[in-house]
Amino acid sequence: MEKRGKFDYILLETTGLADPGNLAPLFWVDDGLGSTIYLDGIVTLVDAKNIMRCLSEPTPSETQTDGTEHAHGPHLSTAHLQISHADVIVINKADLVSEAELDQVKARISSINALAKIHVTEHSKVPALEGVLLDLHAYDKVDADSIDFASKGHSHLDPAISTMTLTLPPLSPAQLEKLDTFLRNILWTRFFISHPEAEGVSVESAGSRPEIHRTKGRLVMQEGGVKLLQGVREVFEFIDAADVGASNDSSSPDRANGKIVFIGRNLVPAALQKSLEDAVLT
Ligand SMILES: Nc1nc2c(ncn2[C@@H]2O[C@H](COP(=O)(O)OP(=O)(O)OP(=O)(O)O)[C@@H](O)[C@H]2O)c(=O)[nH]1
Repeated sequence: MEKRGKFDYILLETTGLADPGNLAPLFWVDDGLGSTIYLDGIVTLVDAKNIMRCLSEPTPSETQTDGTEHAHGPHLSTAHLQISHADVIVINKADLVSEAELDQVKARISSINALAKIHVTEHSKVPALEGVLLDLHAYDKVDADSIDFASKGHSHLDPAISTMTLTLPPLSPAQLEKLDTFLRNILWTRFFISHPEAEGVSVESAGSRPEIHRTKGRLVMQEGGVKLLQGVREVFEFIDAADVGASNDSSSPDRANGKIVFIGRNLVPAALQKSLEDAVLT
């Protein structure tokens, strides 16, 4: 890329087969590295007419070489991967489906990714570029409203991927360290979480480990202040809310405790919550 001056934006259009989870960590670089390129956000364009069918097509890796599908776990399609990593989802071709079908599409997409902002369009006409498709700052800000929205409890319409929220009381610095270790364990080594009493389901007995695609959180500190948590696949960081000009306001009851939102596969909320509390609060 030999060009004098700077680019305003680089728009990378991946093919229909791309998994953004492989690309995002490469571009989401540390400020300390002084890179002039940063990842602004991932936009996924969904075709309202075809998305339900796409969500039922397994990715090539889900299908074994003999053509049979993996024995356990619901199918994960490329569409699931593209929706689960998205910061913005544009549902296009809305004119080609009925209102009821559109509602079903929206509900299914929100059940996979409750953090993403959804725009419904015809001929992909969005109201503006700034703030809708560009200048999203999806990786350097954590919007408390979107965390609150994601934690409101959405239906689990999609068997393959879901959004779930964990809560934590205000943390001491030592507990934040423990949370860091917990996240490294779950995101890097994907340890089994096995609490058979939790919801009567053991993740281990299901033969599957949690696979987390996206992590966002807002953590309230005992000594005051708020830490924000950002993650994509195994890469994550804590950011001081004050450093990014985000609200530190924890006065509303909804924001008095910390919240961590995970989007991923094989997530058993009660088991994860217990495991988090055992790791951080004891
Ligand atoms: N009715 C209707 N047609 C649309 C809309 N958006 C795009 N089209 C038409 O759909 C046809 C295919 O366009 P797209 O689906 O955008 O094709 P594409 O994204 O370039 O194709 P792929 O990259 O292969 O997915 C074209 O004739 C478009 O004019 C829409 O909102 N409503």
